[in-house]
Amino acid sequence: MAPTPNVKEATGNQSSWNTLLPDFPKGPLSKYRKKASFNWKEMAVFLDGEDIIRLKNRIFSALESDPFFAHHPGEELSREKYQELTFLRCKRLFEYDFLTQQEIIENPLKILNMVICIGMYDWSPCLQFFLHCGVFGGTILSASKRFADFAKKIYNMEIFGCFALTELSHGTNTKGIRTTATFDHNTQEFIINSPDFEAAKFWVGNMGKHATHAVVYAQLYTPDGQCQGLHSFIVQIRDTKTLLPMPGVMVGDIGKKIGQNGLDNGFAMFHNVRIPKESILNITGDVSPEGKYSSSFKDVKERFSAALGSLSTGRILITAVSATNLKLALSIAIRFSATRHQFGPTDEEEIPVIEYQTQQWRLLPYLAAAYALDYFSKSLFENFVEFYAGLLTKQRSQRQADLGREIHALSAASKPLSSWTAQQAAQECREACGGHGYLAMNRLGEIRNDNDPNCTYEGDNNVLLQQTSNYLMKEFFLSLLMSLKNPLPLPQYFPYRWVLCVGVGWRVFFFRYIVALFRLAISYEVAKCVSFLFKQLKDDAVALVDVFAPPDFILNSPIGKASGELYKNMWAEILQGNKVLNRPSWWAEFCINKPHLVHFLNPKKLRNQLCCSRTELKTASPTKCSRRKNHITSVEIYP
Ligand SMILES: CCCCCCCCCCCCC/C=C/C(=O)SCCNC(=O)CCNC(=O)[C@H](O)C(C)(C)COP(=O)(O)OP(=O)(O)OC[C@H]1O[C@@H](n2cnc3c(N)ncnc32)[C@H](O)[C@@H]1OP(=O)(O)O
Ligand SMILES: Cc1cc2nc3c(=O)[nH]c(=O)nc-3n(C[C@H](O)[C@H](O)[C@H](O)COP(=O)(O)OP(=O)(O)OC[C@H]3O[C@@H](n4cnc5c(N)ncnc54)[C@H](O)[C@@H]3O)c2cc1C
Repeated sequence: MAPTPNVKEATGNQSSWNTLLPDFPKGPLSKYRKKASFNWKEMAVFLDGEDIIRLKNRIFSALESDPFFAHHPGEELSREKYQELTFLRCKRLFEYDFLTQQEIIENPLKILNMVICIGMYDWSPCLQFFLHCGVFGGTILSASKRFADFAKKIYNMEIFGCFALTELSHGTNTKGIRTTATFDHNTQEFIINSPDFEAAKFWVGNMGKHATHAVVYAQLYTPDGQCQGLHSFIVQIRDTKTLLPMPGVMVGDIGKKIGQNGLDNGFAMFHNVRIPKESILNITGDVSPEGKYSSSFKDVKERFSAALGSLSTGRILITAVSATNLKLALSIAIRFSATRHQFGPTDEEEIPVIEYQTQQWRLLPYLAAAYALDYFSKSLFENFVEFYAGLLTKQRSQRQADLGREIHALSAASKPLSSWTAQQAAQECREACGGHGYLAMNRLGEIRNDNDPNCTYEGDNNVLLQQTSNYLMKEFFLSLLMSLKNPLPLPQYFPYRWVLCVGVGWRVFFFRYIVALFRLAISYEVAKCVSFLFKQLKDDAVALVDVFAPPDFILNSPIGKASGELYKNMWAEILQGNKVLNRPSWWAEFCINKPHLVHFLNPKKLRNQLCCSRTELKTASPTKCSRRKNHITSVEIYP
C-alpha cells in the first residue's frame, strides 16, 4: 500500500496551491464552495502532490490549445471521420511526448495519470495510444532482450501495434484459442494459420485500420506434432509503407460499436503466414533450430499463467480507467444537483435538488466510492510496478511468483468492482440530471457507453471473479491446513470458519437467523446514521468534486461546468448547434406534398364505431370478439 504522506509536507502552502489550482469562477456553485468544511486545493495537493498536478495541468492545457483536440459542438462526425481524427490526435500524443523514461522511472504514477488525463478528454485516442505503447509495446519489450530494437520503432511510430488474443468464437476461454503456430525446422519459420473464420482474431483494438504488427496468441506446434500450448508471436499484418495487408493476411474493421467509436477494432485471418523463428515472444518457452521445445516453466499451468500474466496490466489500468469515469459522471451530476432548483418551502423559493435525501442517497455513496477506488487503483498500480520490475529483471523467487498470483487475484476482482461501480454510477448520474442528463451534449451517455466495455475486455467480469474466488479458496484451505497442523482453538482465529467447520445443518441456520436479526437492527441504526452523515456531506460534495474534476474543456459538459451557470451554459451550447434554428430541408414534404389519404379518419364515426363495438364486445364470444376487435381496427375506422 502507498505510504500515507504527512499532510503538511505533502501540501505545501496556500500560495503554491493557488499557482497550481486557480480559483473557480463566481456563480451558483459559490454558495456550496463557501460551505465546504475543507480547502479543495489542499486536498488535491495532498492526494496527488504538486508534481502530478503540474503534469495534469501540462496535459490539459496542451490539449485545450491544440486545434486537433478542438470540440465540434453540434457536429455529427461520421465514424470514418471520428476514426481519422482519433488517429491524428493519437499521433499528436507521440509528438507531445509528455513524459520521459526518466520521469516514469522516478514516479511511475505519472504514466497512470497520463492515461487518466487523456482518457478524461476521450478514451478513443487514449486507448489507441496506450494499446500500442503499453499493451503491444509492453508485452514485446518485457518478453526478452531479443526485441530491444523494437523499442525505437514502437515509440517513433515506425510500426503500430495491437494485441490479438480473442477470436470470433473464443474470448474468455483462452485455452480454446484455435490459431496455430507450427514450427517448420526446414525453413526455421513459424507458420501462423487460422483454421476457419471462427478462429479469426476479433475485437482487436487498432487492428481495424492502423496496426501494422500484432502480438498474436496461437497454439504452438512443434515438428513432432505436439501442441505446446498458448504462446504469443509478433506478426506483421500490414505494410508499414502502404497500410495494405501483408500476403496471407485478411484484415478489416468489425464495424460500429456502442461506444469508443474513434477506436478501430478489427479482425484478421491468417492463411499460412510464415514468420521468422525469432518472432516468438519467448516469455514462457522457445523452440531450438531442430524443433525441440524448452521452457523454464516445468508446470503446464504455471506456463499458461505466465503466458497470460500481461493481462493483469490492463486489468489494473482498467480499475483506474473506470474510477476515472466514475469521477467524470459525478463531476457533472453533483454540480448539476447543486444548481438545479426544483420545488421548495414556498412557490417563490425553490431549493437545489442536492438538498433532497433521495438525491443524496443516489449520488453520495458513489462519491465515496470514487475516492476509495481512486486511492485503491493507485496503490494497486504501485504494487504492480514492483511486480513488473521483477518481471523485467527476470526474478524467479517464490515472492515474485506469489506476488504474480496475488496481483492476478486482486486485479481479477478490482476490475469488476471498479467497472461495475462506474457503470451503475453513470446510469444513476444520468437519471439524477433528469432530462438534461439525456441530452448528448452533457456527455453522460458517452461516459456510460465508453465505460461499458470495461466490464468485458481484458476478461469478462463474471468469469474473472471466479479467478479471485479460486485464489481465496486455495489460500483459505492452505491456512486451514496450517491451522490444523498446529491445533489452535479455531474459534479464536477463525470464528466464521469455525462455524463452517463444526457443522452445517441447524447450526448454520441458527447462526444465519441470529445474524439476520442482528443485521436488521444494525441496518436501521446505520440508515439513520447515514442520513445524518449525508446531511453533512452534501455541503462538501461540490468541493469534493472540485478536487478531481478536470477543466471544463476536458469535462466537456455544459451542465458540469465549474461556473455552475447551468442554463446559460446549456443555452449557449444549444444555439451553437448546426442549423439549430433552420426549418428542415424537407419542409416541402410537409407543406406541399400532403399524404394522399385513401380513407378519411372521421373522429365522430370512430367514436361511434368504438362505442358500439365495445357494447358488442361485452356480449360477443371470445373468438368472435377478438376477430371483431381486429376487424374494427382494420376496417371499421376507414369505412
Ligand atoms: C503503462 C501501460 C499502459 C497500458 C494502458 C492500457 C489501458 C487500459 C487497457 C484497455 C484494454 C482495452 C483492450 C482490450 C484488450 C483485451 O481484451 S485483450 C484480451 C483479454 N482476454 C482475456 O482477458 C481472457 C480472459 N480469460 C482468461 O484470462 C483465462 O482464460 C482464465 C479465464 C482466467 C483462465 O481460465 P481457465 O482456462 O479455467 O484456467 P485456470 O485453471 O483458471 O487458470 C490456470 C492457472 O493460471 C492462472 N492464471 C490465469 N490467468 C492468469 C493471469 N492473467 N495472470 C496470472 N495467473 C493467471 C490461474 O490463477 C491458474 O493458476 P492456479 O490457480 O495456481 O492453478
Ligand atoms: C471494446 C472491446 C475491445 C476489445 N479489445 C480487444 C483487444 O484489443 N484484443 C483482444 O484480444 N480482445 C479484445 N476484446 C475482446 C475481449 O477481451 C473479450 O470480449 C472478453 O475477453 C470476453 O470474451 P467474450 O467476448 O468471448 O465473451 P464470452 O466468454 O463468450 O462471454 C459471454 C458470456 O458468457 C459468460 N461466461 C463465459 N464463460 C463462463 C464461465 N466459465 N462461467 C460462467 N459464465 C461464463 C460470460 O460471463 C458472459 O456473460 C475487446 C472487447 C471489447 C468489447
